[in-house]
Amino acid sequence: MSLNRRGNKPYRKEKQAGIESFFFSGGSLKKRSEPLKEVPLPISNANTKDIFKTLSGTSSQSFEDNGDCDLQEISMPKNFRVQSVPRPAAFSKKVSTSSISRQQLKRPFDSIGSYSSTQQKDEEEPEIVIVSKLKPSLVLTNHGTFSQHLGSKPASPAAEKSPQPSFDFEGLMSSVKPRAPKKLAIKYKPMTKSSSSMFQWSAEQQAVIDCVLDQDLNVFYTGSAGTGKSALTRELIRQLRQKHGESAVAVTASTGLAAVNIGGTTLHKFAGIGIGVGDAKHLVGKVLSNNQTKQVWNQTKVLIIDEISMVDVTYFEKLDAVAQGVRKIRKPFGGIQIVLTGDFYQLPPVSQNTQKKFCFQSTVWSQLVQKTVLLTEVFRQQGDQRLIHMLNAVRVGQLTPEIIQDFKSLCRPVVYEDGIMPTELYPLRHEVQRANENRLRQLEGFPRTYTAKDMLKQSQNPGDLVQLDKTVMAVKELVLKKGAQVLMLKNMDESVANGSIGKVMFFLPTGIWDAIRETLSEREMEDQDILNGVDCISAIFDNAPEDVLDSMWNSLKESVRERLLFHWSFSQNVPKNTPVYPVVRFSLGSHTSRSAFRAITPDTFVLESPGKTLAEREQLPLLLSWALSIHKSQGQTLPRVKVDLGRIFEDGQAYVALSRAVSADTLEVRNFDPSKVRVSRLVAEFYQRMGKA
Ligand SMILES: Nc1ncnc2c1ncn2[C@@H]1O[C@H](COP(=O)(O)OP(=O)(O)OP(=O)(O)O)[C@@H](O)[C@H]1O
Repeated sequence: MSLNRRGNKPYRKEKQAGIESFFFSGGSLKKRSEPLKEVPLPISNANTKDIFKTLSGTSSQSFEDNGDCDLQEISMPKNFRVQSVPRPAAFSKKVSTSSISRQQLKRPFDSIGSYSSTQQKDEEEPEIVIVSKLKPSLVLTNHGTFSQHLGSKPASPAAEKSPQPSFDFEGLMSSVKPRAPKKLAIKYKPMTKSSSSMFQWSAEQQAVIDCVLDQDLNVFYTGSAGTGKSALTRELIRQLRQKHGESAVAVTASTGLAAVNIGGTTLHKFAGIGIGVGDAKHLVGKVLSNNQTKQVWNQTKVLIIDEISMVDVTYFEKLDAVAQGVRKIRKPFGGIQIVLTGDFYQLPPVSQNTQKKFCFQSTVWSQLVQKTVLLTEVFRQQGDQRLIHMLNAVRVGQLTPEIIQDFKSLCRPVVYEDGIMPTELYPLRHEVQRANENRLRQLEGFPRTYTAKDMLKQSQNPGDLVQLDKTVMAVKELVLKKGAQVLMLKNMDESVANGSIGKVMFFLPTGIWDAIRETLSEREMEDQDILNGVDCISAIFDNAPEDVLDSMWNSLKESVRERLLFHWSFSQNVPKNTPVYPVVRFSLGSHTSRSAFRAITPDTFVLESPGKTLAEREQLPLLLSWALSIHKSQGQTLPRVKVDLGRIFEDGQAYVALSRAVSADTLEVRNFDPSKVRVSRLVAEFYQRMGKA
């Protein structure tokens, strides 16, 4: 092989199997006007599949170049560096220039560029260029061999400049081990909503913070739906942990869903007494016989209980007895500072006890609670005073003819221009399931089933898997189709968070999706022609017949074909068994037509008890969201909601359902009937006493 003027090896001229097909399967590319210099590159037999493996993230090891190639910088927008290896004249360039997010920066590869020829001569072999995001000096090409330092930390800038020993590309590829989907998933960062900078706390909220943090009181704070109880709880957790340390603050809620909402565990798991079967003496013995639970009770300085309205009075009294018995301190809850929150006008405990049911009926309550704070400022429906007024009337069961009329006037279809339908709320689980299945069935297209992976972690008890299934929101089997409406269950970034709703647009391997996103701006993604183009690419993964694919492709606008040619061609060579994930278009609110596209990969849902993870579920953090049960909706804010009150059976249920809405414009109410608005007399009296206190 001849050496070029620098004494390095020149480009390899022979064709490599499988490479050209992904450049020349359709459309045409423009010629590059200026001549390009020839530069040296090592040689490899890498084929498309190998490159795809790397691109799709089956490896996240860092790669480094061998310092042997001459890189020409093409463009450098903020946070983004596109470098490419020049090719001989008559080759054109397609390199993405879109800016990238911080999150994407974590991925191993930055951008894809390709050179391709309009004349398909052997020596004008097309080239793919993948630029490392972590290491801007790295360019991986189908012509190139690069060095790899498995598991090594990213090199310092100085190290990047210095030559590295060369490395065999095939060796590199063969050592890339497929990884579990979890590892491929974007790591969702916890939302910072609980951080003090997020909100200007109201005077009422601040009063709670002062009572808990400065005065160390046992506090119960309550208020109607949307008064910021959960937001405030998250802030208290943050500050209490700073004050006492993580392990001294027990964060619990009466239901699994409410616990997830504040990043805690269920009260049952914390307490270590199961559902509380047996008398107090027996339960104390049970805790004392388990070192871990005993330690948890002893190290807890503050116990937070959210959704206190659903804690049964008997259980509450047993908790107090256990705390005193285990800690051997004759004070309410053994001297632990208690922070209780919830709204008794919302869902009550599931209780057999007809005499006494709510924990405020207990003498323990009156001995324990030193300060009650009523939050009155409603944030959820801020800006819709009329709806706040109507909801307050439902909460206390005092409906006037005008209010009834106002609710009846909400019985009309609400049309959303972006096609995302409102979440439907039903009292009964089977109504929910039926509604979701019906909607899914109506969609054309190929159903894709995502089955959760459940694992016992620090537990030997198979019952914990049953508990996991009951507790976490992610379902065991998630069936999706293009067009399915979904609810996001995790906080992903500033735009897409737990509770965001969206629509499944495509199913794609994450690598292909990342490559597409780096080529297209947010605005371009809103363009229907572009969406048709991406849909065409995704049809490859639906195993659409070739003639169908070709006619779909040819029916696209030429500009779209040019824009997506690389991805289209590349996708055709992707192994058929490559996992695909839904790409969801999330609405950024009902008052804007803007949306955010995200590929959703599996995440982890855990069942915890104090200090340990009992079991884990790996599943896509999505739920079909045309319909939800009212019980599941408690604690959620739903930007668009349709409520069917036909089969309401519980006190507070109508109120919980209606109060998920953020405005009357986005609330549709079916079967409103004043008799469905049920309020517990005991609760009404409790709040009356509170008002007089
Ligand atoms: N001080 C504040 N300023 C602005 N927005 C706030 C404030 N406190 C809470 N919010 C917002 O108000 C909405 C409702 O808050 P949150 O869900 O905490 O209410 P809640 O009282 O727990 O409701 P529910 O009883 O229905 O569970 C959320 O979107 C929350 O982010």
